[in-house]
Amino acid sequence: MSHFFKVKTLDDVLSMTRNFDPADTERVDISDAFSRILAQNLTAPGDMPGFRRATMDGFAVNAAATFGASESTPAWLEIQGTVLMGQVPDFELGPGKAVRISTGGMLPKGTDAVVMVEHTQTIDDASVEIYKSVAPLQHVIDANEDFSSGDVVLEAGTFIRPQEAGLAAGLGFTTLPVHRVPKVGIISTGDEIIPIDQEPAPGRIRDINSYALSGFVQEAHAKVIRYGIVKDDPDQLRAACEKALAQTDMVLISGGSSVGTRDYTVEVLSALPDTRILVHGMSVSPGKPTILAKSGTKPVWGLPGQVVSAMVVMKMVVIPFLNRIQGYRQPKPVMRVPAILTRNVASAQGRRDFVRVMLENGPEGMTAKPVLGKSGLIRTMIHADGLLDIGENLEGLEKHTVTQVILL
Ligand SMILES: Nc1nc2c(c(=O)[nH]1)N[C@H]1C(S)=C(S)[C@@H](COP(=O)(O)OP(=O)(O)OC[C@H]3O[C@@H](n4cnc5c(N)ncnc54)[C@H](O)[C@@H]3O)O[C@H]1N2
Ligand code: MOO
Repeated sequence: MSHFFKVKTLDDVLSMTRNFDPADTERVDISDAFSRILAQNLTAPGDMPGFRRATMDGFAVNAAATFGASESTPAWLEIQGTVLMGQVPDFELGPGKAVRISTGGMLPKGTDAVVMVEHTQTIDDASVEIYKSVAPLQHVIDANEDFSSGDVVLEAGTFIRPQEAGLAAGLGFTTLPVHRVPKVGIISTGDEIIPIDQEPAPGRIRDINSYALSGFVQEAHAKVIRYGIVKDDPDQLRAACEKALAQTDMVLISGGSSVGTRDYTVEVLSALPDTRILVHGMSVSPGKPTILAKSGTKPVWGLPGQVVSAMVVMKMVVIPFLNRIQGYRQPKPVMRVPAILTRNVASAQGRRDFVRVMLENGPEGMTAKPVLGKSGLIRTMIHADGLLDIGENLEGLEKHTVTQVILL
């Protein structure tokens, strides 16, 4: 029980990510690359798009030939021909000439801009009047305007969104090196916890945490393996931990993290081979009785059983940790929105408080209304849109303060 009081700050706990390595790498087909983390820098093998192309339908010209053109004094140009899509024009533009071109067509030599068809009038098959001048490179994408050959277009540790997958495809990468998707094992503990398909007898409650915690893991694009409910029994907990550690990359144990007579998580973890307790107690509320251990190379978390506490710790600590194992280059930015506090909120100095708040649109902008209630009440999370982060050095926040709310 003595080390329960050696609480660590949230930042101390997050800095412990340096004790853990990112997941191994593998190569996947580009079609399966969405939501994975790139494991090596991606370098452009050539210029992108690789040729000067039109961004409008109209006439490719030498911009200088249109200077001064207007509705009242149009420039008159001779039509030299038509650029065929997907083909390299086999001619060079002569002086005083223009060539028909479609969006995406390759500009012929001697042209550097496109006049939109709306700003022209063909006089006959052979000549066109231009009513608006264009500047060099207007309505054109230059040969290396997206990327130049040899550019690092994506850095190792980048999350592959649809646009990153599209870019890799556009550069001709059919496969990508990515980090393996980490597997996260979830164990719920407690004699009072029952499977969700059963009717709770008095004193029993259904297992909320296995499912709520799974949601956070899935939101982070990692895999969940649930190990069900374990009784408050050290032997059963040890067996479940050993199984989960053998099959996954990170283990979450909900419940039993505190200092009660039936809270066995620390005891069981301490007795596992090659396992060290790094944290038992964090100066945050809710979520104080949080445990972090390192077993072999893998992190094991003991999360508070209270449903809200478990979720807050998950959001603020465990998921940023998981991101490191997933191979992110740098911590993902936390999404915050400014909002005006609707009432005073008290907080203890030396403790980081996360207050559930409801966001509403008011006449003076977004407001944050604290959702009051104990950390065992799931409704407080249901009604909350975000968390107010009140730092260790504050004794609270006053009504009307403009705060930054972390979105849930
Ligand atoms: N003497 C003290 N008692 C407690 C302290 C303390 O500092 N001194 N801290 C309190 C705080 S804060 C929390 S949070 C809890 C955390 O305790 P545990 O992590 O040991 O969790 P349990 O006792 O197992 O459970 C707490 C609560 O949550 C319910 N629970 C547990 N698992 C689930 C689940 N899977 N689904 C839904 N609900 C769950 C459980 O029934 C309890 O009601 O300790 C305080 N005590
Ligand atoms: O940390 Mo407990 O998690 O305050 O309810």
